[in-house]
Amino acid sequence: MNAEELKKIAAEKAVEWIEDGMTVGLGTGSTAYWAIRRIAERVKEGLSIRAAASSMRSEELAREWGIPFVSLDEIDRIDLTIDGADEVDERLHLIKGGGGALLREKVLAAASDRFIVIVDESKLVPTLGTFPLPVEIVPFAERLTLNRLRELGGDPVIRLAPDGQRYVTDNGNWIADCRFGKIEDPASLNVRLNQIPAVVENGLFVGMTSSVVAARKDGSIEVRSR
Ligand SMILES: O=C(CO)[C@H](O)[C@H](O)COP(=O)(O)O
Repeated sequence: MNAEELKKIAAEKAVEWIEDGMTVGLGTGSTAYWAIRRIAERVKEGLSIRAAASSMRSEELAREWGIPFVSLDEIDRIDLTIDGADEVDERLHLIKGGGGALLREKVLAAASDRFIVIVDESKLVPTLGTFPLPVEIVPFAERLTLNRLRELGGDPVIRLAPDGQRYVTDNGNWIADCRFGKIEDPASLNVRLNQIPAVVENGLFVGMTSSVVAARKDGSIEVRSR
């Protein structure tokens, strides 16, 4: 199976866990896209849910495809969120934010009773850190902030949009993609990064994952749960 088919079958497996009456969190990215699409099909078939989104793009998809939508200001908890990831380690810690939505994704994950991660097997790694870690920073004192990220060993590069301008997140911030090498202690790095005043959030999701649904190249699905 090709990568797109693997994303689709992982997403569709996770969507089976959605039940009537749930408040569902919608992730962001090319794998989450397939989950949103399948949720929309199930809504057309009669599933009764409401959904909150982790990005403007996912909100647009939900509205376009007729998924009943709620803003985060209208709810206290999310039953189940389904989202992709850039890397998943053996303890189910994640790097996220390749699509730039890490802050809202972390807000949803933290508010969710179950946080389900959908990936193809290429995202499974023994140790995080091959994928550059996205760090969302405010557009103020860039030089000082990048210096602080360098002091932590991050080798930061400001992300650019296709037009060559700085990539701007849904929250009006910038992303510094940081190469730390192998991240042996993601919990500690997560805390140290978020202690930098101009860092809004970073893409390390430590201890947040309930289950990972991984699609293998042969089309089989592996579910790992904490
Ligand atoms: O964290 C994310 C967006 O901020 C995505 O979930 C992550 O980048 C994976 O994306 P894709 O499913 O397109 O590979």
